Amino acid sequence: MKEAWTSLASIMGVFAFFQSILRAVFAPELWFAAAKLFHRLFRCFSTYCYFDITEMDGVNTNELYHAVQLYLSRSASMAASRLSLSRGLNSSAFTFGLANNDRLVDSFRGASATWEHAVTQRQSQTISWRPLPEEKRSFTLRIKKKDKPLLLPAYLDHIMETATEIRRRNQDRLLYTNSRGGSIESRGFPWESVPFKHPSTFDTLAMDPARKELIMADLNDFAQGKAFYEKTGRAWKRGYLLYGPPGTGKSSMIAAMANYLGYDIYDLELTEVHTNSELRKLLMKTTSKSIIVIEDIDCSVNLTNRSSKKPAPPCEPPSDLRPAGGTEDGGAAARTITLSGLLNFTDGLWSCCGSERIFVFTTNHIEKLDPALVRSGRMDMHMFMSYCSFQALKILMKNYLGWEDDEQSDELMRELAEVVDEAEITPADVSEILIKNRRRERREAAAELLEALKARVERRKERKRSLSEQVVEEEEQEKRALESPKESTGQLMHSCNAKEDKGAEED
Ligand SMILES: Nc1ncnc2c1ncn2[C@@H]1O[C@H](COP(=O)(O)OP(=O)(O)OP(=O)(O)O)[C@@H](O)[C@H]1O
Ligand SMILES: [Mg+2]
Repeated sequence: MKEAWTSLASIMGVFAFFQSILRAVFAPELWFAAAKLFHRLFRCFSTYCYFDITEMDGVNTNELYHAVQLYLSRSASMAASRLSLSRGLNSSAFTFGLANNDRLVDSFRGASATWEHAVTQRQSQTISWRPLPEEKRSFTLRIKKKDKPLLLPAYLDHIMETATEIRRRNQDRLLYTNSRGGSIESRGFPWESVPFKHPSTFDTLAMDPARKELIMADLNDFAQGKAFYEKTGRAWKRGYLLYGPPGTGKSSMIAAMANYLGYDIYDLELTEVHTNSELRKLLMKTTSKSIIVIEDIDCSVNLTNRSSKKPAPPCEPPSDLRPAGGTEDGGAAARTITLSGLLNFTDGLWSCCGSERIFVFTTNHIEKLDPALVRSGRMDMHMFMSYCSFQALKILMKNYLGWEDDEQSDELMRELAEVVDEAEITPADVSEILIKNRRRERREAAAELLEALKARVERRKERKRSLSEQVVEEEEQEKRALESPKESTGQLMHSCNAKEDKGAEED
């Protein structure tokens, strides 16, 4: 052992001796050049190649550096032990980052890529018109030389795309409106926006789970369908028509879709748009990954009232939505939206001036829509938002009361299941009842709901009974009138009026 230590000491002595001779013989510049050469030789024989991605590209910010930072933040949160945390402007999400000199291994198309984050102090402040950060930050990517054709540039493209998606997801959604009219170009932008914070999601939405799954699958297919749409030569857009009675969740469904996909919403107020060209301008100023909504499409436009600047009466049939050139007055047509203008908006060439956009129309009266709007192929999916089913009721009870099925509640649930369809109640009405009772004990609140549903069923039965009695009475009156026309003309008139009144009431 002693000998070993002695020989090691003598080797070290010899090494130090030669090193001092080398230092004495070679100038520091030569020493530096030799080190560089050695480094090059090492890289030449290494099976790896390296890429440095610095934060600053000269005096400009390097976009790729920030993209890599965001991209790695996904896997960094799981793999690394020390992380840097940040929160961007207009963002409500935190992002993780790789800490100084930390390493992470990623894989892409079966090849592995090692990332290292390096932070060093900037030596001297170069003269520039904008101050540079005191630290020099960069990522080094190490990949096998043989994987280079496989990874570059596809891997970098993938990183850029993923980073854009993460950035978008981290940012708050926006709700745009054209309430000031499409013609007012405030700073060149006809839309006004507010942060979109609607809490509706597919979890909170009360509808049959099977239908919900179907819609979510359709949305997923759409959002991931870039290659499909390109291959088939179709514009990357999709149209949904939501129809059903008021309070069945059409607007809630739109909010849930936006939250699910992370899209912005453009709420298009058609009554504020005066011409087809304004409509086109609005469309051109929408961004991709957005949902363009026209609510209550059957009440939105009324040519006669709009041209005379009077407010449109609520829920007028769309008599004005007619093909362009269908008006006798060509000038007036140029100043209004026509059906063809609207269809061009969703279907025409201009509708493709962006990509990944969803159009949603809602209506309470599908039967009032122009057949051209509802014909097959126009809107890709027609969704009927129905009265509350038992499945939907259970979701609302879970949302509002924290209701979980258990054996003790079997009887109550069975009774609820029996009456809910007959009650023809909207989810909005059920929500109201549950909100009123949410402070009570769960079973009491549910029993209250059951009572409300039963009462509703009774009221509906009563109404039906009185209606059928009235019909029988009217038939008898008509019969009497036919038997003795002169006597009962007055009565018949009265009965007709009553019938009309009843019809109006029903409406
Ligand atoms: N399917 C549903 N799931 C959960 N909540 C619902 C549902 N339908 C209605 N609601 C509740 O009722 C309220 C009104 O619903 P919403 O505005 O979505 O209805 P709508 O169908 O758009 O009505 P309208 O035809 O009058 O515009 C919502 O804020 C929500 O609380
Ligand atoms: Mg609505």
